[in-house]
Amino acid sequence: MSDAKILSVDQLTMRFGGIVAVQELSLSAERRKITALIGPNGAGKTTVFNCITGFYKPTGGTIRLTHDDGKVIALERLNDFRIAKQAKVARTFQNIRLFPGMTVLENLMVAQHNMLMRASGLTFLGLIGAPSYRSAEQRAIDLATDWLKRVGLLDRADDAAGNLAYGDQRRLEIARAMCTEPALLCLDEPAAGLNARESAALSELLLSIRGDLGTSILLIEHDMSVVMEISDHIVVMDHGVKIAEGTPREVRDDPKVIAAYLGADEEEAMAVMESGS
Ligand SMILES: Nc1ncnc2c1ncn2[C@@H]1O[C@H](COP(=O)(O)OP(=O)(O)OP(=O)(O)O)[C@@H](O)[C@H]1O
Repeated sequence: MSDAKILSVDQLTMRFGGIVAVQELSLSAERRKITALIGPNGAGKTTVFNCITGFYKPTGGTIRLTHDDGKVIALERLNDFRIAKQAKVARTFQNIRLFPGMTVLENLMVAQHNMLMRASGLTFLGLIGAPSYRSAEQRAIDLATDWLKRVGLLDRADDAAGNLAYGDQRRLEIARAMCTEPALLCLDEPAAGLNARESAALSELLLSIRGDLGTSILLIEHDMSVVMEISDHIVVMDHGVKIAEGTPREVRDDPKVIAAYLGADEEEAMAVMESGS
């Protein structure tokens, strides 16, 4: 049987000149679970994500991804392109990065570009309309359509992505990441800018991605209603180090966590303490 952990980060350190953004951080994410990484502003969360997804080369430490078949990949040795393609790690960003001038459907087709290029024999089979390419293209359209249904955007398929409401764009980004059929989905503040109704819809979507599809999720989020409701495990960072981890309840009641948030932002501290109570 494959390892219960899909991701193991060990002694990760990231320095920017004199700044130590992450210091000897170890954490793991379990397969088919939602793991949240939380902490006050500047704690080092996005830096950890950037190391996992290959945007930064860590100063030290190891990051191992174990696929279902037991194959282990050393992410710290790969660039972002290979991490997406070989390791099958997909991510979204704090700021929305859709192609605003393309249609909603086209955004989901672009996500499947690598697979379609392979099926097209690097364009030749595509140009002559070979049956193998046509069936790959149909599969890509079916997958995109399935995701548009899941995120409730099927009727907007032909609209420019940039014309969608903010919450719809956030869900489209997640659909786009899911069209790459990732083993690990990394979401950087997916609830940022959402209203309460949209946040609840997001929670439902993430629970269905974990439950129905069995995709492992690593989540950075400041919205404590989302974090406390959907996370199986929470890792708390402050000043580049891990200060606590556990279930939502354990983390919420941990005085170190409350102190870290109180030191940073009173509103956020109240959100942690009040969530789920
Ligand atoms: N490219 C960079 N160059 C220099 N310093 C950086 C760089 N990226 C991050 N840092 C610094 O590393 C520290 C951690 O930043 P990071 O963005 O990882 O925190 P965060 O927990 O994601 O914060 P937030 O919740 O505000 O997004 C901060 O002091 C930040 O200024």
